[in-house]
Amino acid sequence: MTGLPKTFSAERDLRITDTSLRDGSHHKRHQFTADEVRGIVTALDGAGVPVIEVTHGDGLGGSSFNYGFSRTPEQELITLAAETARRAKIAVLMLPGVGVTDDIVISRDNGASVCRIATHCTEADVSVQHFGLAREQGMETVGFLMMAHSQPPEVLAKQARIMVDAGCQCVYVVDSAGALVLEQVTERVQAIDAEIGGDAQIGFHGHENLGVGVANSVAAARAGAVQIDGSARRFGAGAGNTPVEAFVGVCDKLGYRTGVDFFAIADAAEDVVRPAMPEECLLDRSALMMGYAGVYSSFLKHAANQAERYGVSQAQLLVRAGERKLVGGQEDQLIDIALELQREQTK
Ligand SMILES: C[C@H](O)CC(=O)C(=O)O
Ligand SMILES: [Mn+2]
Repeated sequence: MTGLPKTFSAERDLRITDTSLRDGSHHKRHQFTADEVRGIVTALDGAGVPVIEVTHGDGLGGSSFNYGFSRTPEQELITLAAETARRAKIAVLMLPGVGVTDDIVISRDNGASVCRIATHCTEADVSVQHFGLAREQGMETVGFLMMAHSQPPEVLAKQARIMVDAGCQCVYVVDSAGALVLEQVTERVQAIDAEIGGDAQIGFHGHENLGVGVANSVAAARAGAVQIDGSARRFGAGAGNTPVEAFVGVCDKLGYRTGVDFFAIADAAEDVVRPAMPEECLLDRSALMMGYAGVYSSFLKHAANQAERYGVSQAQLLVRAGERKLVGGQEDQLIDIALELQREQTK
């Protein structure tokens, strides 16, 4: 760590990205309408949120039998978001292999200017060509090291170096399972900082499965992260993401400048985002199991489907998914676990 605190820019200490229109897509089973996207972008942009992510929950190209079909094609929503936002940048997420490189170019043509490439946190090498292409397209780049709880800080740091060498301008510690707790975030951000230093920024993406999304985000900021994700009203997978409105309030009190107006974002969360949610994101038993056992938050709805279909406990299913150390893309193994639980029940 250097002695001076890091800041995102001269104007703001931290830059917030709202992910309700991408991570919230999991909770909404990818059923966003054009009107909802227009309304949410207008409200978030009006509150001063500088970056708004819009994509299928599983990233570009995610609309599929495996992950769930989008109600509205994501490129239509990206175009609409870019046309609607007056100040905010529109970000897209892509997981190499779920989306393809053409999806990046199309998103850029439709008005997205931030390209976030996500890989499991040991697989950064699959992102190399995507960072190169996004930079060639003139996009700002962010790298997502997903399921960051599952690897020690030094492993994450090496993976961050791969992304940065490929053209990534900010590497995120992504707590996909909401399993990290305070110092575990600090250690990971510090290790990445020690590896990449001034070569790129560091970010943090939290989930609320253990109820510490805001605290973890503060820990990340104190350790040197300057980009922080959250979702208005926690609208995200699992128990949802770090609530942006609470995080902005906490930042105001701690003296971190985010450029987001607390009262306007509180109104946006309550009056615009909440009505678009099918229900609140709950910190219930299943979400708790995900945080405790380290399960990818977007498995929640898939686990609910399989638990209902095979008549087994969703919470037990999720605990076993944690024991098997499943990663994103292995959603179909939830069926295998459900069958295993069903066999055990009928013995
Ligand atoms: C595709 C995932 O939903 C990305 C993400 O938000 C996470 O890992 O958390
Ligand atoms: Mn997430």
